[in-house]
Amino acid sequence: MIKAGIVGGTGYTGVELLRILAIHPEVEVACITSRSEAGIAVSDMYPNLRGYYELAFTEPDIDVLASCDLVFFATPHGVAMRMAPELLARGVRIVDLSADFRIKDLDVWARWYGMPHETAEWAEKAVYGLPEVARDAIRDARLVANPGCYPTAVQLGFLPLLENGLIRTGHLVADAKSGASGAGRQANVGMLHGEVGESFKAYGASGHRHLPEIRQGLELAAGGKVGISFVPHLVPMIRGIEATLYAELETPEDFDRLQSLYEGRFRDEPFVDVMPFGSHPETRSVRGENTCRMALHRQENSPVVIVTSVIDNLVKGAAGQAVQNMNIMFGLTEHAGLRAPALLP
Ligand SMILES: NC(=O)C1=CN([C@@H]2O[C@H](COP(=O)(O)OP(=O)(O)OC[C@H]3O[C@@H](n4cnc5c(N)ncnc54)[C@H](OP(=O)(O)O)[C@@H]3O)[C@@H](O)[C@H]2O)C=CC1
Ligand SMILES: CC(=O)N[C@@H](CCC(=O)OP(=O)(O)O)C(=O)O
Repeated sequence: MIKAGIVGGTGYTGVELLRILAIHPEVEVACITSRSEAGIAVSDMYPNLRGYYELAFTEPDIDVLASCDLVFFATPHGVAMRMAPELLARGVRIVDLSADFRIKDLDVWARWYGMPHETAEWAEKAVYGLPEVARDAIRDARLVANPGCYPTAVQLGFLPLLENGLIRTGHLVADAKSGASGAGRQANVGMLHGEVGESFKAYGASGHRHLPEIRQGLELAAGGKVGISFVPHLVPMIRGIEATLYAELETPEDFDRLQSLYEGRFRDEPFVDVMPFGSHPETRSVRGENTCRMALHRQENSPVVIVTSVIDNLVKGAAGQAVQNMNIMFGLTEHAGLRAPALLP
């Protein structure tokens, strides 16, 4: 059994890791931290986990964490950057769900995250953990930077177009919407039911911290500069992200082969589902599931290809993808612990 530790076990992504790992056949959660809930049993705080765990939350302790084979950081930005180097030096492998190691240009990172980066060495060595792009590098990685939720939905949707040089890359558009769990579990007036319910708004339209992460991934796929406008929206639901993506084809005749191109690109991917042309994937079709489900569209004779892409922000957008990365790192079946259909309705 792989011994796993979780730093930040009381947040939404931490408890989602616990839910997934509860049925993982090859992982034992040996330690789970929370400073505010230290001493409280996991099953007292989360009754859905009664009967699965006898653990209690503990204060983060490097020596205890160092006895694990792998540690997940499900903490706010800035925590993994400070704690990871010692664990890595002691041979522990890490999957970081925060953004600490996602961006290679540390000046860009510092600008968007409002603090200087403290470990350039590990930021350089970290592997950006989008399995559909970097599976081989993830296998051998000591430190995996788990992608952000919006960046997962947006990058997967654009990948085949960019990898094949089929679109004009000057001005892509990603119009994305998220449920409120994307903002985490900490108290925040803007996330109260009375503020989010029965309302809908864009936010971060002049710039969101996921923009540089998305651009980095798209440029890697394109092998050159990519311009993109990314606007996130908050919708009155709990889980789920829908991203509607727009790009202009260089050669509109290429429309005829797009569907088979997408199906071929993702045929061997266990967690990407390309629906028939013109379908409308819904967030509820992936609720609780580690899947990115997408479909292609065209309006009349337009040269613009539209891709609609949905994920569960807490699963393929966070904890599920983190477990997928762990499975790859330890040579396990990639879908171990992750095969369960979504909850409907
Ligand atoms: N919510 C989402 O959809 C997604 C979130 N993420 C990222 O995953 C990370 C966790 O997100 P989420 O679960 O929503 O966050 P929450 O705010 O809900 O939870 C944060 C957790 O970290 C712990 N924590 C906070 N500060 C520290 C610290 N200094 N040292 C150790 N532990 C700390 C908290 O417990 P305590 O304070 O008791 O120690 C809590 O358990 C974030 O970086 C987030 O951006 C990534 C993708 C999607
Ligand atoms: C609805 C909402 O507030 N979403 C969050 C993004 C989700 C997230 O946690 O971002 P990371 O993946 O980078 O950690 C936001 O816009 O800040």
